[in-house]
Amino acid sequence: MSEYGKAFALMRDAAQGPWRDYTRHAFVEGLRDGTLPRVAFLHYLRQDYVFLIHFSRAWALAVVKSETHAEMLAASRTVNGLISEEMQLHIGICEAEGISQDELFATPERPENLAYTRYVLEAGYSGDLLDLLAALAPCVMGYGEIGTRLTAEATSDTYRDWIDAYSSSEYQDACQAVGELLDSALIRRLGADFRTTPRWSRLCQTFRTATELEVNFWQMGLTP
Ligand SMILES: Cc1ncc(CN)c(N)n1
Repeated sequence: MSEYGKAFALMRDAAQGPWRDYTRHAFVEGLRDGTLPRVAFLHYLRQDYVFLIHFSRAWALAVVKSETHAEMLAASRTVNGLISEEMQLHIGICEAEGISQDELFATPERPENLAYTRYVLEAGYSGDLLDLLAALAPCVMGYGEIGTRLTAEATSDTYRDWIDAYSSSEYQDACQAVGELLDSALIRRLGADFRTTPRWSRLCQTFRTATELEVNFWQMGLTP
């Protein structure tokens, strides 16, 4: 079992190929060895800031779709972590490069970005918390895995700030909390044998599609 919970490990194993393409993408390897061009990194970071605005909205929808106080608490903590911590990383790095917060906010959204966030939001609008969490999980836990691996394998300090943010105990704790939320939400709605229910394969398909959209997002990052 992964340290991010049982359901996440099962969903990830069911999406093995795309998961590898996502977590080992050329963009990620460029962060690891420092060869990623700065212009591509800043372009990615600006798009990612816009991504995080819509991703925060999707987590706020998870509060709406919650059925218990514990679920509301876990979802609202994630909203807070995104807005008050993760987005600050983007603001700080861009400010140091002379890109103001207003400019950042006004970044024109690329289609790959729009496709991903609206897919996630739609999963939540038309489904329940499980549909939404299956679409949200690759984003949260994928960067958790990437951050942990790059901390061990980085051969350059060029993107150290970024790597440190996603390997930090705060981000890793958030991944574990989302893993626990996913497990408990599944057990509450589908029972302990959630894997044997008809919904399970559809949830795995949603997770897989979101993972493929992550691959497209990295690819977009390589083409400023
Ligand atoms: C596209 C994307 N995916 C995941 C993360 C990590 N929250 C992110 N910042 N951006």
